[in-house]
Amino acid sequence: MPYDPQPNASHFIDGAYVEDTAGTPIPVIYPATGETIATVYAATPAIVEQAITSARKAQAAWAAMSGTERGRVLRRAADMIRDRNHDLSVLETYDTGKPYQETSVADATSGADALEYFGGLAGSLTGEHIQLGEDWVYTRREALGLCVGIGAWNYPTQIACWKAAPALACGNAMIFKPSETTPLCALKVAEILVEAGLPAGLFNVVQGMGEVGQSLVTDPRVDKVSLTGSVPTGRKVYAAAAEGIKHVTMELGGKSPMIVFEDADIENAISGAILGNFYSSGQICSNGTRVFVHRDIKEAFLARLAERLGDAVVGDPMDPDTSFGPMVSERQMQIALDYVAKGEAEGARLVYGGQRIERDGFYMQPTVFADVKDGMVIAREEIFGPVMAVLDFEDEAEVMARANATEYGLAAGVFTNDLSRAHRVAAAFEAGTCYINTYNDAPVEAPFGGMKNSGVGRENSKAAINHYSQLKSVYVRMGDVEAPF
Ligand SMILES: NC(=O)c1ccc[n+]([C@@H]2O[C@H](COP(=O)([O-])OP(=O)(O)OC[C@H]3O[C@@H](n4cnc5c(N)ncnc54)[C@H](O)[C@@H]3O)[C@@H](O)[C@H]2O)c1
Repeated sequence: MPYDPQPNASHFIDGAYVEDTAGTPIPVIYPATGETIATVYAATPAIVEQAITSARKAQAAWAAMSGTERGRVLRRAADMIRDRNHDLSVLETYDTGKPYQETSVADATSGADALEYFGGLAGSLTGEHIQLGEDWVYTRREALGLCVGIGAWNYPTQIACWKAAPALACGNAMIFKPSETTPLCALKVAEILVEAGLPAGLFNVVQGMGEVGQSLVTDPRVDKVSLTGSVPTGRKVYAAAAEGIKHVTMELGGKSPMIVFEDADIENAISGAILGNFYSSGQICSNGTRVFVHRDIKEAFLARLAERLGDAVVGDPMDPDTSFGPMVSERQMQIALDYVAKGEAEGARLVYGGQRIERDGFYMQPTVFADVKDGMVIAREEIFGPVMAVLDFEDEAEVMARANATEYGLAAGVFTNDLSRAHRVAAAFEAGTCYINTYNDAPVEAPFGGMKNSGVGRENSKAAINHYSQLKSVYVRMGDVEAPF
């Protein structure tokens, strides 16, 4: 092992590691081998209390600093993350099993982008001046207070940073609860933020399962909840937040369509389909898992796709040559394999993969089904694994109606060389993030989030500022006040 992934303690509160072994032990399992490589303990009520008290205590002074001062801390943290990218990427690989080839370019670096971007924006968060005759109103953009971030397991470093960066830029404190499956990376983010000069208490990390998340969401001292997770969890968390009239951001699941028209560049479309189905072993919320391919090019598409999947390098995720790693857990692998069985039972044609790979750890083959029909379970439900469903279509109106016939609306993609059609299709997609001749790019400058059941609010970009701050209007009268009596 390049280094011991066991953290100093389970939680990071008020600027320091904190332990309480009275909590339920949470083993950290390395997906490539199935070995337990570290143990943390779920937060007890005493730990949650400590996290909330210290965050609330620190927040007012942080909000009172100038945006430029706050931004400087975030930008320093971004630089430190980039300097330590190798170690952070190794840790991300331990946490998730994703190949180092991916984690070294897409995880800590994406977190650093968010800290740099929101660090840069922090100094320019202003209100406006509204003249009303000789009176006027000015608005102040103010922090919400204490925000809770709850993460999924597929991008633990990125999710922690995507939530912390805008929250802190706006003058909030954040308590982050990582997924119990990947508890390690957020602790490092907390450590780095403090080393970069973040005052103690402003970014606390507590571990635990759903109950710990629930206890944070229902606490009256919490002002906002940002969840990245599945739709069923989103429903529960959104409802609990509504009870306390709290602000929310919900980044939830998807079953996104990708449409490949007959005039598309096939190599590019296949690259998009590979990125949108097999990167991170298919464990990406925005994946385009319903790939609609025009009937005229379907067989050519499938044949070339199978050829390219044969080039995937399956192996030790720490080996920089490995391009396809294990799934995050035995459970997640089993869920995906169960969907493969359902696809076969419903009569879809298995054209590639479908099996568990015989080696230690939680590896399954990249899997492609063709002749998938809209009503099949594998075309309707989020699998969150490396299982692509290819469906046929003949014309644009028909495929648009089918592409949008889903409860989800996270992402959608189109491959075509017809300029007008590309924009017409993008406009017609019922999805928060759309792609033309590409798939799954997620730069910090662009808003990211879902329509329909895939979410509420947006992460990244200037749009995230609206979700981590609130406006106050101040009316200023210049003359006398007229009253009826
Ligand atoms: N839209 C996005 O940006 C995005 C990104 C990544 C993953 N996801 C989605 O996340 C899902 C996979 O992640 P997962 O399996 O970790 O999701 P999950 O919904 O099982 O868990 C997400 C988080 O919520 C916590 N949680 C569970 N019940 C809770 C409750 N009642 N109150 C508070 N917190 C609770 C979990 O402990 C975990 O930290 C997929 O559906 C995927 O699409 C969405």
